[in-house]
Amino acid sequence: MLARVRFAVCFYADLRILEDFKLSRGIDLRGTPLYKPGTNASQDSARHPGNSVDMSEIHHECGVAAIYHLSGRGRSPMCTEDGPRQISRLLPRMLLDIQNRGQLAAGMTTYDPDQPRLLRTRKDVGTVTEVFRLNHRAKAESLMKSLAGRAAIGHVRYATCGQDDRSYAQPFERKHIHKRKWFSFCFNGQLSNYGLLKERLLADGDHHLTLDTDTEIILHEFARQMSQSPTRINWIDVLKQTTAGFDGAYSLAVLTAEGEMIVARDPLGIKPMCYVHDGPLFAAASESVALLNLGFSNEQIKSLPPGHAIIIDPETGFRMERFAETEDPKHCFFEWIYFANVASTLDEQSVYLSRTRLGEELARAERELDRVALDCPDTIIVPVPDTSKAAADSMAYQLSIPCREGLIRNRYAGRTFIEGGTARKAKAATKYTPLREVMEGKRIILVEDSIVRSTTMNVLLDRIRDVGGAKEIHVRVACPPIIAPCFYGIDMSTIDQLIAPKYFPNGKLTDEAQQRLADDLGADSLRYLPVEAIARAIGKPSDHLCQACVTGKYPTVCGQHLYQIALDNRGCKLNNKRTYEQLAAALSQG
Ligand SMILES: O=P(O)(O)OC[C@H]1O[C@H](OP(=O)(O)OP(=O)(O)O)[C@H](O)[C@@H]1O
Ligand SMILES: NC(=O)CC[C@H](N)C(=O)O
Ligand code: SF4
Repeated sequence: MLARVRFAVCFYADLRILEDFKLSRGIDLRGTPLYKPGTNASQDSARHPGNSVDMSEIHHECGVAAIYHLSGRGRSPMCTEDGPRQISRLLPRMLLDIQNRGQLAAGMTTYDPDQPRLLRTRKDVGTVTEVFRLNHRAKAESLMKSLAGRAAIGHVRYATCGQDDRSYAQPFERKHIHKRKWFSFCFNGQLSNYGLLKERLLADGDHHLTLDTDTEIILHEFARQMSQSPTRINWIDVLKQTTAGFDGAYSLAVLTAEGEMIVARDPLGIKPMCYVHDGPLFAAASESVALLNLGFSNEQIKSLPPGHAIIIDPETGFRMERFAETEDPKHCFFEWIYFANVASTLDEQSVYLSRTRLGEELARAERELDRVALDCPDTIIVPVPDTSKAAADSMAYQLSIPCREGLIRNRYAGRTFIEGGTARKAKAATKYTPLREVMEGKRIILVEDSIVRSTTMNVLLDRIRDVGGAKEIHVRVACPPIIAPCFYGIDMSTIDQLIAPKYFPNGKLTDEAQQRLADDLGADSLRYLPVEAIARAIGKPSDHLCQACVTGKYPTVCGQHLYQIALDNRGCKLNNKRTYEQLAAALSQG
């Protein structure tokens, strides 16, 4: 009860801030953009920390894929034997390559001008294999036949907004008797000002929302712009008008019943989007690995510039246009640290090489620290598989210490980060088997790519000692402490679910605080990388990266504002609602 009151007080204080903000800019909270591209708005708890807090789960982001084979321009060698009219057959395979970005739901929409249903959508909860019945040849074949088309868009989802059921699976299709107004779309990201957009949409009394998600808002915003167009839709105009009101991250793909495909990326390029255009074939995906595995070379694959859209028109072919003002990009640094497939290259930077450079940073810091006996045969490096492997290997190489597989990962357990609720804890607990043959009597340097809630560390350290027989464990994290929430498509939008803010309130890395965390987790020592190491390892200027979750400095106005709300609501139990959902709920009540 106390928490609820505190929340309400905090909340209305925040609404006043929002109101002040609105007045200071002379804009209408219910009607107008809060977003200005490129704006940096800043101008058992002791032993197992994190276990005692009722935390909502952390999920990671979705993946988008698209493919189009234009007619009358020859035949791409990438076609299957079924030919260009069934190029849609390649889409499930592309989605499989980016399954790492979401395993809650999958779906695709295809376009065939010769079918009465010009657009056809299949989507459901489940993995790509489950939704498209890939392990049942006859069922998969019949599905692929029924979905045949020369263009297709697809999605793998993990929720950052709304619920987990089928109705939230993407793509979202909007049927209409006017061909030009019939379309389907999917996106990766999160609109931070979702609550404000929802209020604005409902304010005219004409609209009704059936779901609690930013995806439905985008669908309606597109539809609203289209309703004003008596002739063929100009999608660049639609994007200009709609995204002017968006604050957040969005990489999206649209397919229309007139056979147009639109692929767009937010003005800050927070979310990745890669594409390839080769003769009659166009393909795009959140990550390059999906295009690489179609058979394209790294040289052919490009990143879509922020604020730009590619339009594929059945008559005129391929064109790229800018739809929003762009300043310096703010790519999510966490893609290179954890999310992206290690085989991908995003915005010209290889994920694998970035992770190896993180390992070099760890090695340099280890030498300076001089805490662990590096030249002793008992010292070995062990990665927490899989993501930290590249960093652990290169750290070991730099220090001339063996890197050993002390933890065997169950290959049938997915990434636990995208498991929800109690399932995640249970899955993390059974995912790793410590190998006594490797670790007994050893001093272990345990390399982890990131510590977010500490679920993994909490289940691992005791087992490495008890089952593995390690004599010392020194945790080394190839990332700075995650001290602030994400409002751009990573499902960690409250502060209480994070472990680091309790130890490093302003992100300041003191020896004392790192040792306190090590003691609480049950490690002999623990070290993070400093924030400056990130830009060096990724090979981008620091101000071209979003690093808000390690600095508290958000690249958008609404992001910064939500951070303040999250700070004010620290310690309040908020029914596991995400911060932007709290704001949406409060706005709709008031
Ligand atoms: O502190 P936490 O909340 O536990 O989050 C961080 C952990 O989650 C991820 O593992 P995951 O099992 O998702 O992925 P991986 O097997 O691909 O490395 C990541 O690699 C860390 O191990
Ligand atoms: N992670 C994502 O990109 C999710 C997209 C959208 N916000 C959803 O929850 O479905
Ligand atoms: S806040 Fe963190 S996780 Fe979210 S987009 Fe920025 S860098 Fe990525």
